Amino acid sequence: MTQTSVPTVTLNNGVEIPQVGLGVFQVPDDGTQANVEQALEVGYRHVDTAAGYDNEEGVGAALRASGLPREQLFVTTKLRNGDQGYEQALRAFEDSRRALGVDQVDLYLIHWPVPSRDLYVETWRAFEKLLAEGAVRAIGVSNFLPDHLERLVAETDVVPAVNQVEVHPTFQQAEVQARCRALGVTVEAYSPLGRGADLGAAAVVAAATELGVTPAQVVLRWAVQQGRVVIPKSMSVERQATNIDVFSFELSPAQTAQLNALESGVEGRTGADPATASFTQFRH
Ligand SMILES: NC(=O)C1=CN([C@@H]2O[C@H](COP(=O)(O)OP(=O)(O)OC[C@H]3O[C@@H](n4cnc5c(N)ncnc54)[C@H](OP(=O)(O)O)[C@@H]3O)[C@@H](O)[C@H]2O)C=CC1
Ligand SMILES: O=C(O)C(=O)[C@@H](O)[C@H](O)C(=O)CO
Repeated sequence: MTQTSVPTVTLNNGVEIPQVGLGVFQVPDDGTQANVEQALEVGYRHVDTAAGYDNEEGVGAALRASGLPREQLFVTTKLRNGDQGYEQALRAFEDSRRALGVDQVDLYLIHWPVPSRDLYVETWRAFEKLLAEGAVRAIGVSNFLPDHLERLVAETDVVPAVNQVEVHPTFQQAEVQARCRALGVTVEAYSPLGRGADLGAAAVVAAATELGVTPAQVVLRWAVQQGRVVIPKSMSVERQATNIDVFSFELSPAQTAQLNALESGVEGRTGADPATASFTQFRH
């Protein structure tokens, strides 16, 4: 199988992130090493995990087994909701770093804002310390709504490098994306395929036929063409390989407009609402 090389996006602190990464939510820990190793073989250099996915050890084992130089690999992990708070976040980071078996994490994210606990500003102070010490190369957030971002920027020193949020054709979060752009925060799209649900949309299937690619490639191309980082998950090496192969064709303005028109507001959401998601809602 051929290897695809992936361009990078430059974050607001100069760190380069490969524009397509592999997501490993719901990949069982005992299958994670194989899943990530096969992805690295077809060209992935960026893996997105979380303490709450319970598979950081498998990710780390794959990175080591690949024999690839560490500086060619980009690994993101996330703080569990229950570990927010200054001291607890610092302790949890050490657990993640140990599980991954790396000296430095490339990108560390607050997984959810959990506004009901009101700990994300204090937690961010711990993230700033990790950045200043060089334990992480970049820090960011996930599932942050405009109000959460504005408050963080007003009350702390480091503007998040990334906001990892749900974005796909049926759920585009225009307001969140616009606020990120205005603040210099890179948008990283999670569930970029809508967990598979967007792939049967007529506009997606029509563009795939016209371009001679898969529906997933159309949806991922739509995202990267608009400057987003994407992290599709797949258990299949064939799908991993095609999901990363989105840099040799382009959507026309008409095809882009047809995908843009799939926006369905909250009907399109596949995950939780960050405004109300509580830390007890997920084990992470
Ligand atoms: N920060 C956060 O709160 C969140 C972060 N994430 C991150 O984003 C990643 C991706 O999101 P996820 O929710 O997994 O959803 P995705 O949008 O990546 O969709 C994954 C689903 O699509 C299927 N699929 C993958 N490729 C193809 C293809 N080419 N054709 C048809 N079906 C395909 C997969 O099946 P199969 O595996 O069988 O190929 C799986 O069922 C996660 O793994 C995680 O890293 C996700 C949710 C929330
Ligand atoms: O995958 C993640 O990172 C998540 O936080 C979500 O998928 C979350 O667990 C969820 O949406 C549960 O339905």
